[in-house]
Amino acid sequence: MTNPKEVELLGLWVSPFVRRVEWALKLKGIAYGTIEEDILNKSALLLRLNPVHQKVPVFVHGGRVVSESLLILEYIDETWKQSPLLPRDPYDRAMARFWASVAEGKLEPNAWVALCSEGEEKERAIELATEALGHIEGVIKGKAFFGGEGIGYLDLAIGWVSHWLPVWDKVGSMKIFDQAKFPAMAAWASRFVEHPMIKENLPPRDKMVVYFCGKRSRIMASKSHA
Ligand SMILES: N[C@@H](CCC(=O)N[C@@H](CS)C(=O)NCC(=O)O)C(=O)O
Repeated sequence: MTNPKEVELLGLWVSPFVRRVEWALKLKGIAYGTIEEDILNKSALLLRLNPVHQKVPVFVHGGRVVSESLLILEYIDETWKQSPLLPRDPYDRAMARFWASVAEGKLEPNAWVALCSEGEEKERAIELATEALGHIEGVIKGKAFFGGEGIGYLDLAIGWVSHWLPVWDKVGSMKIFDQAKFPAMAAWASRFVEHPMIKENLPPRDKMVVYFCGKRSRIMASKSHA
């Protein structure tokens, strides 16, 4: 990893955080290599490159390392100027980052807790995730994509909602992404997954269901032994 042009991505096929980085690289036409991680048995490379969080994705460009997927998107956007992801206007850029942080801080963690819990904890998490999705519904209303006419930074940041959230809903027997309640998000999700590049770069739904069922069972079992 010393070639200054070399781009490597430590990833995991089922991770929405990793996929958004791959989507950005593909939209910009940047060639990259991938190293698949086993997050149940983390490699020495992962621990060395991301000692703080020990998570994927880890992005390596010419030997320099960036972790945290949303920061990686910004790094990619600033390094390769073609097909810009973030809006040029400073206010629009701040808003794109704001809504990405809402999805990341309120929607994703609550949807995950809802998937891996029962009873009151699950109900509360569903409520909080639904509230966050309601705010995001207001942002996409009347637009084709969060980025306007085409896919931008916020589409990539929120992209997991289109393909992962329905799987989590199924596996967790819940309905956070209720298409009737969130028609603008539902229309956006269909457009997003139909985009030719995205369509080709989504993990298979059946494999995801198996993966998340297994993950949920392990988490629920460890909670019941705690
Ligand atoms: N905030 C991080 C989240 C990354 C993350 O949670 N990655 C998961 C895979 S989906 C991971 O590596 N988990 C390993 C662990 O939690 O030990 C990002 O956006 O990059």
